[in-house]
Amino acid sequence: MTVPDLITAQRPAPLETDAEIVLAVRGVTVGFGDRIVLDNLDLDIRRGEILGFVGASGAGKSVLLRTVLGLNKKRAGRIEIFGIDVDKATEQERTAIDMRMGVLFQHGALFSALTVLENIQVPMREYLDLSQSLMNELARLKLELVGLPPDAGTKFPSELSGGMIKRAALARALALDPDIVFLDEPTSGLDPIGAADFDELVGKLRDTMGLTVYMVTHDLDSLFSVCDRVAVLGNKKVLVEGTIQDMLASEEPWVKSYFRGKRARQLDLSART
Ligand SMILES: Nc1ncnc2c1ncn2[C@@H]1O[C@H](COP(=O)(O)OP(=O)(O)OP(=O)(O)O)[C@@H](O)[C@H]1O
Repeated sequence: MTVPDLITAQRPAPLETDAEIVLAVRGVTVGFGDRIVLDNLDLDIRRGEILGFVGASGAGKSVLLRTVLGLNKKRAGRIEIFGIDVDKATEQERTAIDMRMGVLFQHGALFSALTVLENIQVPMREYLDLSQSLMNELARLKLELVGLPPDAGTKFPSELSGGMIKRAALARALALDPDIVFLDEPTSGLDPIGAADFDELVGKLRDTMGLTVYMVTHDLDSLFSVCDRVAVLGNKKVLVEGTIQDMLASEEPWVKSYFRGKRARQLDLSART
């Protein structure tokens, strides 16, 4: 049995993984105290696509991400992941769903007291029953997958550059061979070349592994270079969604100033589409 097969064998229950819509958010409302942050929001993510999720600072992008991951409570609505309503999922289904989702939190969020290899093994320890030598082998494969040299594995996060931290965090998000990864501002803090390399890596992973990617980002370059579709959060809902061409054609004021404003013109983005 190959190492990836071992992971599959240890998943608790078969899921309806051929669902075309990997994530369906329907009528979701989230608030804190008397403040509503998301109101009756709908969003779909299709299998194998890279969705860029944008919106003004404080619009609620992280709140939606945390709600999808089950870290924030919603007041209304339904969230289906791999065709399963998470509120109705059995414990076994919930575990299977969690195993098929990888997350890269903003700033990487690696454990500082653990080496890179140990960080990548955290989800394996939590969900799988593998020998240490198998986990080492698996973690080394993940390092290679994200383009990190083997010696990065024995380093601590404080010894890595910003770009290497993002890659290590991505390797951890990929530890269990997920179907979907959630990336929260993955290129923030990277220089343009590091950011472009990271985008290229994400595109390659989608192409080779059929990964579905939900990417919260402020990075116009990422949106133009690697995202298949963009969803814009505003007024507590998804205001507009579509391709980059749809964004460039939109007359919605925030979308227009974001995609056709001064910053976009400086990047001369429209010339690249
Ligand atoms: N646990 C919480 N309790 C109270 N308010 C919260 C909580 N989490 C988020 N908020 C509020 O919800 C709003 C949306 O925050 P969120 O972090 O989702 O914005 P964002 O779109 O991700 O912004 P940014 O692009 O700056 O990261 C903010 O006003 C924030 O203060």
